[in-house]
Amino acid sequence: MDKINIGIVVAEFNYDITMMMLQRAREYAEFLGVNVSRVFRVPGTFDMPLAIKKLLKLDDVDGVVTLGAVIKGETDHHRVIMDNAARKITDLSLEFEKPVALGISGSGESRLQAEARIEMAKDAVESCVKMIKSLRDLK
Ligand SMILES: Nc1c(NC[C@H](O)[C@H](O)[C@H](O)CO)[nH]c(=O)[nH]c1=O
Ligand SMILES: CC(=O)[C@@H](O)COP(=O)(O)O
Repeated sequence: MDKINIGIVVAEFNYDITMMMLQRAREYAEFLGVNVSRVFRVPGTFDMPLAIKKLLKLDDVDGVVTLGAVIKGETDHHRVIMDNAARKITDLSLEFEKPVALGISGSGESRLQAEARIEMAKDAVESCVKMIKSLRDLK
């Protein structure tokens, strides 16, 4: 089987947490023997869709893993950020016929809850790679 290449889009917002998510994602990709061909840093989760689209167009990206943490503020703003990102992630995956895994915790979580969910990064890499393999099996 050809080498699997994944791209990672990571939010710099709450970077103390997303940096650890990025590290965990890299570690797990290495464990699986998967190459992380691209890492695209964006300011926040809301800004992810364009970065995802750019990566999905590349031949050395078989799928994309998104990493972020959408923590509750004083208003419901976090819902707008997460709902939009989740919807566009699904739309882009369907448009480009490549998996895009949701490794964004929240929304509406506390900082403590976000820290407890760093492992979502590993789960997202796992899902992305499983989908890439299943899609290759279909061909
Ligand atoms: N509050 C969080 C954000 N907010 C920033 C937005 O995602 C975006 O960068 C801004 O609106 C400019 O377009 N992002 C997160 O990833 N997590 C948050 O908790
Ligand atoms: C979710 C956010 O972007 C956040 O920083 C906004 O917080 P608030 O709901 O207090 O305006």
